[in-house]
Amino acid sequence: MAAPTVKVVPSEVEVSNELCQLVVSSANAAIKERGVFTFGVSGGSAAKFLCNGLPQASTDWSKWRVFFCDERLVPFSDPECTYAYYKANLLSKVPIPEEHFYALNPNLSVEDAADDYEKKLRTVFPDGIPRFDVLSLGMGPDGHTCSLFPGHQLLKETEKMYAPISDSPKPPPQRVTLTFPVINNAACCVFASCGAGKADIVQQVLEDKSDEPLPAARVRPTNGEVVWILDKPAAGKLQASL
Ligand SMILES: O=C1O[C@H](COP(=O)(O)O)[C@@H](O)[C@H](O)[C@H]1O
Repeated sequence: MAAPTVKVVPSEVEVSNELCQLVVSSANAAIKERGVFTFGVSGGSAAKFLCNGLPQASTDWSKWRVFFCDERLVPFSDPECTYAYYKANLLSKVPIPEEHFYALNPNLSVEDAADDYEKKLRTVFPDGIPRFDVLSLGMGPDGHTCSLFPGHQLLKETEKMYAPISDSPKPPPQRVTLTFPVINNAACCVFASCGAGKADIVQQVLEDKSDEPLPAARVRPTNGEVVWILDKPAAGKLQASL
C-alpha cells in the first residue's frame, strides 16, 4: 500500500487538465493491454473537472465502461442527478455508446436499485472483487467520499459491491455507493479538490493518523495507487506545500 501521491497545481483549470490527462493515459494504456478501460466517476466537482477536459481526449471511446462511484436516487430530470450531468456534458459530446455508461434505475427502491446496479457491474466484472482501472473520487467538506459518510455503518460493509443508503446527511438522502472492498481493490483512485474551503479537510485527511480515519482517508488500495490533485488554495494547509 503506497503512500498517496500529491500533485499541487496553480488553478482549477490545471486540476481539471491533470485529472483528465491521468484518466486518458490510463485509459489508453488499459485499452492497449486488455482492450477495455473500466472507470468509476463521481458527482459534484469531480464531474465538472472531468467534463471540462474529457471531450477533447483522443481515445477509443467504444472501449470505455463507466460506472458511478456513487449516484443519487432521483429522477433523470432532477438537477441532483449525476447521470443527467454527464449526459449533458460528456455523453452528448463524445462517441461513448450510451449502454457503456451505466445508469442507476431511479424507478426502483434504493435497495433494489443497488442490487440492480451491482448486477450491471457483474456484467463487466463477472468474478471476484471488481478491479477498476481508475476511480475518480471527490471529497466533501466533512471528509466523505462516494456516499460514504463519517461514522456511517456503511464504512464497515464487506459483502456488497454497491450498497444503498437512505439516510445520507447530504441531500438527497437516498443514494447508491461503491463500498470499500471495491474502492480499495482499484488500480488507481484519484481525488481532485479545489478551493480554500477544502484546505482544512484536505490537511485532516492527508495527515490523518487517528484510529477512526475519515472516509476519504480510508481510500488506500492494497495493490494500487492513490493520487491527490489539488489547486494551491486546497493544498494551502499541507506541511509539504508550505
Ligand atoms: O454528494 C456528493 O459529494 C461528493 C463531494 O462533492 P464535491 O462537490 O464537494 O466535490 C462527491 O464526490 C459525490 O460523488 C457526490 O454524490
